[in-house]
This record gives sequence, C-alpha cells and structure tokens, in this order.
Amino acid sequence: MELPHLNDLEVQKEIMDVANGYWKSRALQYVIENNVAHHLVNGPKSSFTIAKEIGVNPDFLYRTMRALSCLGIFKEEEDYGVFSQNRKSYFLTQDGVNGFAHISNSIYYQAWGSLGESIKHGEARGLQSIGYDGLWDIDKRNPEFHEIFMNAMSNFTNQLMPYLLKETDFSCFDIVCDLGGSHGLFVLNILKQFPTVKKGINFDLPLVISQNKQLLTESRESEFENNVLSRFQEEPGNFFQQVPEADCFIMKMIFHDWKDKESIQILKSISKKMKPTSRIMIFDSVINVKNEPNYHVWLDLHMMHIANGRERSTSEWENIVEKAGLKIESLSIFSEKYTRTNGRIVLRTI
Ligand SMILES: C[S@@+](CC[C@H](N)C(=O)[O-])C[C@H]1O[C@@H](n2cnc3c(N)ncnc32)[C@H](O)[C@@H]1O
Repeated sequence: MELPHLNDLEVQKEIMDVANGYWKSRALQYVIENNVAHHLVNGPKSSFTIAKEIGVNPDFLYRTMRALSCLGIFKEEEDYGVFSQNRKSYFLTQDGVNGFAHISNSIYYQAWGSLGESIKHGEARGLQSIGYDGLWDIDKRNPEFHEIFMNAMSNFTNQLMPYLLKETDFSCFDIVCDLGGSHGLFVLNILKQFPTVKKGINFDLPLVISQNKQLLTESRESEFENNVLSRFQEEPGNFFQQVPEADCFIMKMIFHDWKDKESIQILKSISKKMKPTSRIMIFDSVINVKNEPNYHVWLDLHMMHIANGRERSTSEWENIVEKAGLKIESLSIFSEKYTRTNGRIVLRTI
C-alpha cells in the first residue's frame, strides 16, 4: 500500500464525508418532519415564503435547503432563495417518506450516541441508553414512533412488492402464512397475484393484529377484492411459542431482529409445523461483499446496536439453519439495489 501524504486532499475529503454524516441525516430529518417538500408541490417557491408559512427563521431555513440541494434534494433556482421540486424531494412528499423518517428519526440518532457501549459489551445498548428496554418496548411507550415504524415497514414492503412477487412463485402452496407480517400487505398481495393459493394468514403480535383490525379494515376493503379478502385471515401469537399450520412460512425482515440463539428457536418452532412439502421463505439481507460501499453492512450495525440483531453472510445463514435441524434448498441474491431485503433463502426439512 502506498501511504498518502498528510496533505492528500482527496483522502481528507473522503474521510470528512464520513465524519459529517450526521449533518446530512439531521437536515433531512428536519425537512421531513416539517413537510418542507410539500410546500413545493405547486411549483418553485422562495424558501423565505416557506419559512413564513411554517414559522421559522428564513435565513436558517434557506441555508438548510441550500445544503440539501447540494446533495440533490431540492433544486436551487437562479433567483436567490427560490427552490423547486426534483426527483428526490418529490419522494419526500410520497408514502415512501416513512422509510426515511424512520431511519433518520431522533430516537435512533440519540441511541447511536452509545455505539461504543454496545461494542464494548457485545450487547445492544442503543435504546437502553435512552431509557427504553428495547425495540419492541417502544411500541408500548412511544405510539408516535411506533406508527412511523409500522408505516415504514409497510412502505418498504409496498416498494419491493412487484419485485418480490415477480421473483417468487407461490402458486404451488395451499396455505401461505407470513410470520411477523405487520400490516399484512405481503399476504394480501400474494392472494391477489396467485388465485390458486387457498388461504393466506397474517401472523403477528396481539397488539399489531388488534391495531390492524381497528385501523386497516376499511382501507383493505377498498384496495382488495372480495375473492382476496375471503381467503385472508389474521392470527395473533408469538413465533417463539407456536405458529399456525401452513405450507409456506414467509419471514421477511424478521431474523435480522434476532441473535443466532433466538433465530434458531424461531426456526425450531416453525419446523414443528412443517410437512416434507412445506417451505420456509426468508426474505432478508445476505451480506456478500468486502471493501466496497454496501447498504446491508450498515443495516447490520444498526440492528446490532438497536436490537441485538444481525444481517448474515451465506455461511452465517448456513450455520443457524443447520443448528435448527433444517436445510437450505436455495439462496438467491436479488439485487444490491434493493434497500432492506436483498436475498431470498428457501428452507426445507432434512
Ligand atoms: C422488522 S418488522 C418486519 C415486518 C414485515 N415482515 C416486513 O417485512 O415489513 C418485525 C415484525 O415482527 C413482529 N414480531 C416481533 N416479535 C414477534 C413475535 N414474538 N411473534 C410474532 N411477531 C413478532 C413485529 O410486530 C413486526 O411486525
């Protein structure tokens, strides 16, 4: 390796871009929280007018938007202080904004202050350092964050749905069950796309299922036809204890929440309900790079510090599957472009 000179500006700039990452994340969080992009839906507007409309300091808002426009979020026009919408800022006015609102959320920002504690102890200290017991404790204590979290999960699922359904054939299964299926979107879309699937079950914690019943019944009825809804069921439960009978068990973004020990427990609990023809379909990250920019290694760090979870490499997947007494039938990596889920791992009984 050729050592850089200490005044090598290129190397300095690259490290500085990493060091100041929180500047960008905080500025993004600010404009999301204050719906700044929504003020541009009818065309270009002065940031000074927007500042008046939301009641903040005009100069400071201008400088925040100018900084973001240098990252390609908003377009600064020739006229001083005037901004227009561009591809990235348009995204911030759509449902997909929940995913960004979730990751750049102040709760996570505060929690990341204690990364060193987690690394020292080999145990997640992020949420504990700001007074929570863990990720699932936020559900009970902070309904506002819980809503952002659940909406973000649905947005991620919605954005990926066309790709996931194109890449996976569910038509050979009679009963499909999504374990930890959150708002139930994956199962509903499978039932819509594959009319031969007789029943789809959305399984999640009792709090989630009762909230779904209260909040989602109307939107489901307007979005899905009767022949989909009549085959759809929801079941509350705990996948560590017992799961419903099914031919295909879907687990999307579940194992990354858990350590190996718990992941093996979940797999063993499912395997009790598996027939020789049943399959477990895991949609989660597969880490398969070294020394190059990659989203999944950063998601791994987040899961490590926030939830004691992990994103796994191929050999790490093989290890937990073998310990649970199951077999990997196939492991595919879809695309590194997909944020969140980039892989599908199909498991069968031995
Ligand atoms: C990271 S979210 C993933 C949601 C969804 N599968 C997706 O990809 O959008 C994890 C889900 O697991 C559920 N969950 C957590 N612990 C659970 C348990 N013990 N039994 C059943 N569901 C659980 C949560 O309520 C949440 O909906």
